Amino acid sequence: MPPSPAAVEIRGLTKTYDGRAIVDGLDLTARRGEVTAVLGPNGAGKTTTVECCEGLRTPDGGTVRVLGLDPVVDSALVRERVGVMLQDGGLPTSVRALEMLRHVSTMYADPRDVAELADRLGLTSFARTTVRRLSGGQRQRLALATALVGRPELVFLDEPSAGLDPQSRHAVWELVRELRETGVSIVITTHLMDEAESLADHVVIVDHGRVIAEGAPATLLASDSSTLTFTARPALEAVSLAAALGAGVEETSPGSYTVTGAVTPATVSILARWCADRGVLVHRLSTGRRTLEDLFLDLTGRSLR
Ligand SMILES: Nc1ncnc2c1ncn2[C@@H]1O[C@H](COP(=O)(O)OP(=O)(O)OP(=O)(O)O)[C@@H](O)[C@H]1O
Repeated sequence: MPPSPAAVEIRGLTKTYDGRAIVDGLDLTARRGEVTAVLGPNGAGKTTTVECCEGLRTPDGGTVRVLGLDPVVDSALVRERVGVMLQDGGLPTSVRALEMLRHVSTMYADPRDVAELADRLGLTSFARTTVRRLSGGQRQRLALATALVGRPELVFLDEPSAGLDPQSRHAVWELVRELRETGVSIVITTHLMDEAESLADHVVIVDHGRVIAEGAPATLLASDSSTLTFTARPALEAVSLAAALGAGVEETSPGSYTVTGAVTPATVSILARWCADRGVLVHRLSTGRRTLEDLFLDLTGRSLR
């Protein structure tokens, strides 16, 4: 593959465990200076893909380039320039929080100011607590700080907001936005659709080890931007209602309905008339912008993985 101007360039990546293709010919480009969010159901292959980029797993097939480097062959160079926050923190447990951050900072030529970073992520109040005794959210924040302390050009954040309280989540989002403004490339895996929608320049949806949709959040949602949901008595004749509306109708749980397709002012009026003609009282009706979560569920289905 020729040298890549992208932060991350993956072509035809495959990774198989126990004869099962976990990553199955995946192509992904994360552009420099952008936030790329990788979404997908549990077990879709996100962490496996990201760990191939971090040099923590070796691909079975395909190519991976990170800042133009091969993460397996050029692992030392990649480590210098790339920050990694792992899903399980990956931190030693017997060291004190700030001591660890200080220690990691000494491995880099031009580290960030440890005290300032600790303050930004609210680490100061438990600076002397050992990692083992930190709460899940505190450990997450420390893991993020260790990923950022070396001023990386590219950062991989695997579910950075998982288990964080709203205050910490906002602090993390602020930091990610600030990094992006200074030209850092960021690849984030997340299950929080609002996180992806508000932070990402580019969203990549992965399922069964392949990319099934990608684009800027606004572009992904532009083609079909309204949604209508309502509640009424259970077991309405969805087929008849769908025919009247000229749209899809799904009873997502007993008495809760979602209308899929173009939602116009006429849709609301036809729905109200259809219900009135059958003596059905609509309890709650709402129209709104289609969210990334709606799109995600449409693409990946509602069954549990
Ligand atoms: N070392 C391994 N040996 C065997 N199976 C593995 C190994 N690593 C991952 N898997 C399997 O690969 C699949 C994908 O895992 P992966 O962690 O990449 O998914 P994910 O998309 O990150 O999921 P989640 O959203 O739950 O974090 C899972 O079914 C997992 O059990």
